[in-house]
Order: sequence, then C-alpha cells, then structure tokens
Amino acid sequence: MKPIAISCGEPAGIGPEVAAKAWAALRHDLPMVWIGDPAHLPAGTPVRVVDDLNGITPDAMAVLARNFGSPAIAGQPNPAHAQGVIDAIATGVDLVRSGQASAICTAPIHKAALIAGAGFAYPGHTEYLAALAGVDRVVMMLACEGLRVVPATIHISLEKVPETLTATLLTDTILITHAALRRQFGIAAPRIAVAGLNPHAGEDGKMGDEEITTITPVLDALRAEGLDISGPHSADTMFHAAARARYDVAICMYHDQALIPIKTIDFAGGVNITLGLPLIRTSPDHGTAFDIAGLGVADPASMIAALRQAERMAKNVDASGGDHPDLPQAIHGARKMA
Ligand SMILES: NC(=O)C1=CN([C@@H]2O[C@H](COP(=O)(O)OP(=O)(O)OC[C@H]3O[C@@H](n4cnc5c(N)ncnc54)[C@H](O)[C@@H]3O)[C@@H](O)[C@H]2O)C=CC1
Ligand SMILES: NCC(=O)COP(=O)(O)O
Repeated sequence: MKPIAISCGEPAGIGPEVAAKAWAALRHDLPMVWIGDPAHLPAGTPVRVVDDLNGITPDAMAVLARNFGSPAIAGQPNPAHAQGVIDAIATGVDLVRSGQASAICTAPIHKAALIAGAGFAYPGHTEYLAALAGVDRVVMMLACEGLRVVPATIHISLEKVPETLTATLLTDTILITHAALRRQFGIAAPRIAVAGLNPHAGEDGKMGDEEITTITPVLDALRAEGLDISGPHSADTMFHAAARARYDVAICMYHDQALIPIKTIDFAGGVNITLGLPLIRTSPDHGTAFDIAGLGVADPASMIAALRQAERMAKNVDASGGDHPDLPQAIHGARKMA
C-alpha cells in the first residue's frame, strides 16, 4: 500500500509526539511519511529525511523535512510556525492527489495560532481541505468502535444552527455520508438514523418546528429514493447501546450533539474523518492538549486508530474501483443505487 502522509499539526501540542508513537507502533505494518520540522519530533525519534516517498523503511520515521525556523516550546504555540503548519496540510493533500500517498492523516492544529500567524481563513481542517480540493460541501464524521456520528452543521455558534440547517444542507450531508459508507467503509446498505434538533425531536411542534418544516420532509424524500433512514429521533435516546446497534451512522444537527456521545464512549480511540473529498482524510479526535504537551504522556491510541481507519478506507476504495466521489458523484451514486 502507498504511504499515509501525516501532517505535523501544531508543533507546540502533542501532534508530533502521538505521530512518533504511532509510527513506532505501526512501522512494520503501515508505510507512513511525516511532514514537518524534524526538530519538533520528540528527542530520540529515529528520523530519515526523505525527498520523495520511495524507499520508506521501518527502521526510521520518514520525514519530508520543513524548516520552521525555531524550536517548538511545549504549550506555547508560535505564530511564526503557522504557515509551515498550513503548508504541511497542503503538501499532504498534494501527495494524495498526485497518487504518491494513499491518504492524509492530520495531527491537530491550534486554530487561533494559525489565524494570528498566517491569517488562516478556515475554522478547521475540514473547511480548509474542502477549499484545497475545490469541493463545496464536505461532511465531518467521527467514528469509534460501534458508533459513527456526523454533525450536519459544524463549527458555528449554536444560535446560527437553525438558520444554517437547510433542506439542501441536510440532503447533501446524508447523501455524501451514504455514498462514503458504501464506497469507503464497505457497507452495502447503510442504515442511517437522524436526530431531531429540538428536545424530544420537537414533540409534534410544541418544542420547536424544524423537525416538521425541514428534517422530516428531507427524510421522507430520501426514503422515497430508497435510502434506509429512520428519524427524526430524540437525540437523548439515540446513543445508548441498544439504539446504537440499530444504525450505521447517526446524523446529528450540530457539533456537540454528535461529538459528545462519541468522545464520551471512546475519547481515546475516536477518529475524525472528512467525507466528500476526492481523497481520504482522517485525524485523531483530540486536540493539541497543551496541558500535557512535552511531558511524554500523550496517548497515541486515537492517532493509531486514525491511521488504521485511513488504511481500511484506502483498501475499500481500491476494492471499489479506486476513485473517490465528489458531491455530484456521491449524490448520483446514492440515487443510482436506490
Ligand atoms: N483536528 C484538529 O485539528 C483539532 C484541534 N483541536 C484544537 O485543539 C485545541 C485544544 O482543544 P481542547 O478542546 O482543549 O481539546 P484537547 O483534545 O486538546 O484536550 C482535552 C483534554 O484531553 C486531554 N487529551 C487530549 N488528547 C489526549 C491524548 N492523546 N492523550 C492524553 N490526553 C489527551 C488533554 O490533555 C486535555 O486535558 C483547540 O485549539 C482546538 O481547536 C481540537 C480538536 C480537533
Ligand atoms: N471538533 C472537531 C474539530 O475541531 C476538528 O476539526 P477539523 O480540524 O478536523 O476540521
């Protein structure tokens, strides 16, 4: 399999440490290349600086070296590193799109540092990757053993959720998710459960009416096209074990509705995945963890799970013909299937 490209993320956080630990755990199984300043990796990491992705071997961590100009100080993001952090993501995307790497796995960034140091115009990787790939609509999924969740709205304030949650957004989110579950996850007939926005899914309009005006009509239309969709469900009863067993993905209406259950069930092993890109992108579910950066205690489980998830997705895509759907293809694929 082609190597997985790992972008360094925020050098002052735990990204370099979990990448080095994940490499040590997986080096005999999975080819990887890390993009960043080798001086930011933990002391003692065996490094081989490479110019291209040929000849990656398990004895040393392959690094596409970038000179960030100064060391990383744990817990203190340096705006002067911001452009290097952003460029590492773009390089990883280029490697995948040019066919040299099978996927990109991104280490966590500190968005405020990127804004301060380089005027980063995106709320997160998800939106930046969409811009790099030239797609209008992407979907954030978080996955762990036994649960996948998708927030239909992502990095916006809670007050903006109702106006942002349009029928078009919800339809696209479900169709992109459905197509990705089939092609990248190998699930032939995905079972999709959709949460309501309001308490008790609106209680027949007595606690909000978005379920009536927006969500139910979208679900009815997609059911008519043959998709296996249930809901809108009360979000508070969607995530216990018996409920989780009834679906392959939970579509949620806003960020915390989706991320709280998964980070509660499996904070250590959760993975963040971007769907709808013409490439595979995974990431650990945690952030930069400045409070423990530099201490050597960061748990690499989520980074390891993210790399393994990327590996499985790459194999599923290869098995399904090798291409990646963009939004129109995803919609077409879902409708054709239905
Ligand atoms: N994909 C990305 O780039 C992400 C970036 N972030 C960014 O990270 C920064 C910090 O976010 P927080 O909400 O504080 O979340 P966080 O995940 O960085 O930290 C929350 C708590 O979990 C602990 N923790 C996190 N990962 C750990 C690991 N691998 N091993 C052991 N303990 C771990 C931390 O020490 C902290 O106590 C923010 O700037 C945020 O925007 C957050 C999530 C994802
Ligand atoms: N809460 C998830 C998160 O912030 C990750 O965002 P992204 O950087 O993957 O877009």
